[in-house]
Amino acid sequence: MNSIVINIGNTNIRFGLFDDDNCDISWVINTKPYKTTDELFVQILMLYQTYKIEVDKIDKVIIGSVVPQLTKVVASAIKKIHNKIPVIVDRNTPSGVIPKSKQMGTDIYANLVAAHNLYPSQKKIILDFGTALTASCLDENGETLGVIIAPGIVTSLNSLIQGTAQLPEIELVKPKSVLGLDTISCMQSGMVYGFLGMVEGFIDRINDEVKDNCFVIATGGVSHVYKPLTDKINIGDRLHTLKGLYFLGKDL
Ligand SMILES: Nc1ncnc2c1ncn2[C@@H]1O[C@H](COP(=O)(O)OP(=O)(O)O)[C@@H](O)[C@H]1O
Ligand SMILES: CC(C)(COP(=O)(O)O)[C@@H](O)C(=O)NCCC(=O)O
Ligand SMILES: [K+]
Repeated sequence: MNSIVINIGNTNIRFGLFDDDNCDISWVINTKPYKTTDELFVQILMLYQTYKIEVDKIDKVIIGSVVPQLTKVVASAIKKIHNKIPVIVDRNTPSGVIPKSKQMGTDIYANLVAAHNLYPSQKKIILDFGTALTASCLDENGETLGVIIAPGIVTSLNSLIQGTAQLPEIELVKPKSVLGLDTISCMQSGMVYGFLGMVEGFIDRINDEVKDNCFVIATGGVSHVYKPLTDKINIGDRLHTLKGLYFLGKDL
């Protein structure tokens, strides 16, 4: 079975082509500025051409969103292209994971679902380095233990740049040393080691609270910058959230 899975985030809309449980191809478009159904229709079709997606070979389209304003617009564009109604999944979609908390973004729920399916029989933490930086934790039975929501790394950096007269845009890379002697290195240290400390602190505090040593998965935007800098993250997978949405929608 071939499925297209779509994750509508606050910064990016990620698409994945799944051949049964495997995601072979994935691509991303910007969330902003918000587009109309017609604009998305054209943009999605062009990307299908680029990635040689044949519309009549797609059996199902699954959508998860944390941007309610866009959910219907994307669904309408998909309906126009595929002549099929897409499956929209959210925290009310049944799975082996009990969402437990009364509010939960679809991407956080999908992160829990993917972890439950892919890494069974241990407690897990999923870190999502997106517009927001989130950490979520579940146990070996699929019970949600809790979630942390913090400002995303690029979100914080942009706010720092906008709020200051003399701080420039920087590339988010590890500086040569923790102590910098020029503005760019100083900022890189703050962004890289500051958030690395936050992430490592989350992991340690969660492990203390749940009295276990959780398996840690990192996904989302800038996870590739932080994964190599710590041995507290066991695995990096930029497709993790899409996989969760796929598990939620594949049998609907
Ligand atoms: N390949 C990349 N390299 C560097 N930064 C990236 C990359 N992809 C995304 N980002 C940054 O990560 C953030 C978005 O991450 P993403 O997980 O797509 O967010 P969301 O799910 O909130 O839309 C943005 O700040 C963006 O600038
Ligand atoms: C926390 C989030 C903003 C993260 O969104 P993202 O960074 O992936 O765009 C999103 O999951 C959301 O809007 N959640 C609703 C509130 C909650 O999860 O409790
Ligand atoms: K995300």
